[in-house]
Amino acid sequence: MAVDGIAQLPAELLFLWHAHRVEVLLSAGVLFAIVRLVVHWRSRKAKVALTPPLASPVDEKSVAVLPSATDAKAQLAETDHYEPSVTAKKPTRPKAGPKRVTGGKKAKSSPVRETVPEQIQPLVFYYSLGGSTRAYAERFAEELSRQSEDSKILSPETYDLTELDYDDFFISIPKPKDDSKRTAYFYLLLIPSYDIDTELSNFLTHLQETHHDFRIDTAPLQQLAGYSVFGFGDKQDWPTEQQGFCSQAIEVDKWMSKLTARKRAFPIGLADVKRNADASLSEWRTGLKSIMEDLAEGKGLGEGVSGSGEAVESGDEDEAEDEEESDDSFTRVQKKSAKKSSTDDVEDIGGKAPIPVDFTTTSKTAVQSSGPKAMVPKASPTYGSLTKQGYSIVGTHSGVKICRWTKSALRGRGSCYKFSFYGIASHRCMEATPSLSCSNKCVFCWRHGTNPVGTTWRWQVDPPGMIFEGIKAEHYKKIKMLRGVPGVRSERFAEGMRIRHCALSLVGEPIFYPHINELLGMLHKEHISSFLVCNAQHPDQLAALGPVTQLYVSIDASDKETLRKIDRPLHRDFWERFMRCMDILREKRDTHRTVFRLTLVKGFNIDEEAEGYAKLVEQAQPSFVEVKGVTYCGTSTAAGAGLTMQNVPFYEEVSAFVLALEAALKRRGLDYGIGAEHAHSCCILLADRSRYYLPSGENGEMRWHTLIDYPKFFELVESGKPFGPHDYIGDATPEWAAWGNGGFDPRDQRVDRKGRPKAVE
Ligand SMILES: Cc1cc2nc3c(=O)[nH]c(=O)nc-3n(C[C@H](O)[C@H](O)[C@H](O)COP(=O)(O)O)c2cc1C
Ligand code: SF4
Repeated sequence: MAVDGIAQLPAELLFLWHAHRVEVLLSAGVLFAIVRLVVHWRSRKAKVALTPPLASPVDEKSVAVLPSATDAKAQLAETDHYEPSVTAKKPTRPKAGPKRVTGGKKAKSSPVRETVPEQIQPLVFYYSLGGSTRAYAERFAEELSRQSEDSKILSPETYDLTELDYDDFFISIPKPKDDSKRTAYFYLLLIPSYDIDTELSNFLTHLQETHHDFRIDTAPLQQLAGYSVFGFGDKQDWPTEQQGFCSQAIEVDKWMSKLTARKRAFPIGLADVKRNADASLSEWRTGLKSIMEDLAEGKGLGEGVSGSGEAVESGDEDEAEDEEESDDSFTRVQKKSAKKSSTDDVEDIGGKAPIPVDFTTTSKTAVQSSGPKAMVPKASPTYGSLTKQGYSIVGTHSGVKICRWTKSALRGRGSCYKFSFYGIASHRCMEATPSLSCSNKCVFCWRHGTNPVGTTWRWQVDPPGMIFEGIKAEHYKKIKMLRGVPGVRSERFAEGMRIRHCALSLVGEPIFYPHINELLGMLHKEHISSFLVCNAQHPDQLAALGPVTQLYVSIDASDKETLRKIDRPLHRDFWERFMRCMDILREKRDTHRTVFRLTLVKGFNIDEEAEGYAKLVEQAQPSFVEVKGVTYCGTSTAAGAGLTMQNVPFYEEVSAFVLALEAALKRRGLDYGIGAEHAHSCCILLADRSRYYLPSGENGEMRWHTLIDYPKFFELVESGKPFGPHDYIGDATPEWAAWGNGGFDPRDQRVDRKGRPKAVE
């Protein structure tokens, strides 16, 4: 039976095929199609996944999905290219690479909370190829450590930059070893310079890259208490900074300023290893120690002086500087009027300081109550306005302000014309006034609406001792605040901390102050020279004036009508007062070094006026005539008086006027000649040839002698005997200040908008 069944199977299968072949063929076809479709779809997906994005040749690297945004940033720091991936993986430690980065980029606006440190830990970093900087650094650390005994300044730790992992100190700040006290680090970097490739070049690249690295904060070292750089260089082969002197130290200082968000605690020190390195380094160390002590006492670093220019960074700073130091007064005026700056130095306008707001209108209570009141009460708008402009008000009627030339000189960018003419270094000069009030309202005054006016002293009188101590303290405070300003030189900063000159000309009328002679006596006692500027409206006070190193009278016109138009005096008898002052000046010819200060306003007091001025010179016979082009302030008062930028003379016009005046004086038999010039501030000096053109040096060559012998002046004052201006004439005027040479000290550096050296014309 079984054999029969098997024999029938093919026939049955054949029967089944014939009965269902259509269904079978259809099912097979559908199944085949499904399989093909699945295979096709799967192969396409695999292809897409393997194709890298166009133009993005990245490493195939699996990246972990991180649990939080912070972790994601940490991951960002570890990979060059962060993209979220579906492949979950445990985060891995960063591989050892050229640069390890920790921490994410913080928002610029996030303020860093400053805590007052309990102690300061100085870290001394140095680089040395030849070994000399190493020796300096070790000695420096030893001395600092000795100086810091029993103080809140810890013994310094010293590090050789070549043995450091930069990342440990220059991407983030290390954790203090002793956490029990709030310890703040203070970085001190002693850097030589090499114009060849050394490890120092790598260090600089590291600092630069860290600042520019988009993954980290641009200022990751801002938690430092402060930093300062000291450079060693060789002036013999690299004589100036432009020629490479200490170039790498200057670079380090620049990047450190950026990385610390301007925590430069003390100006960069630069020393010539062949000349003054030890002395400069020890001066730098002394300055630093005092700053660290201030920091440990919670006094902070200071933020720059308001009104004296922002403590802006290199790059930006030059632009700001250029705004102020443009070449000719005309450009300066244009820029200033566009900025509507009200913070300029009154020196720019010839020392006149008039004022349209009467003090009595600013405080009702002062008028109502009995007894003399404060000239500038703290609550008055006048006080607010002056302090906003950068003045420090001392007592009730005195003021002091840092002059822009002081800042310029601290940075080695030139002093004002008084350096070229009389040897006054601007960084050692204090600009102050014992009377913020004035009796004129000159059209070109920058202070419109900011200081009180009056014809008589009707206010409370502060004692001279209080004024003297107050102005000095405020001046020093402001100088100290400039120590972090980019480019400030440590040796000039140290010199700036000893006032040598005082210009009593800031704003207001200094001679108005009833105790002016006592105040002058105090200045001289401390060997501070005095330059006093008055407006020729107070003859009695002028007549009673005691010794002054140099006495100025502002001469803004040569006839009554022009004087009324320009100075807009409050006194009705202003011309009589003016004339009396001319006679008093003549009487003082042999006791005081007197100066006429002429401020030229084109269209007002230049044209055809040389003769008129010559007449006044003949009457008063001053030692010198300083001629300066006006700087236009762009106020509505000035505009109301018909003053526009067209009234600002060019230097050539000022020069032409001076030559005309010289000729007019000659015609009157007066022998005045051009003793010096300072083209940069549009100022030329005429001097009495009979008194100041003298034989000089061993060969007795005739030279101008406009400089002042300051030590001799103090000696004469202290002798108590009568003396005259001829007794303290100084050395010959420097050649670079002579007529035709421009008057810019070649040892200083003029810079352009970008901080590049600028040729001195
Ligand atoms: C090859 C070489 C290049 C130098 N380049 C500069 C330079 O560009 N600017 C500079 O002020 N001094 C330069 N110097 C002087 C050194 O900065 C100076 O001698 C310094 O004290 C060296 O310090 P060190 O002995 O610690 O390496 C250079 C010295 C050498 C030997
Ligand atoms: S004399 Fe002194 S106050 Fe006057 S501009 Fe020069 S530095 Fe400034």
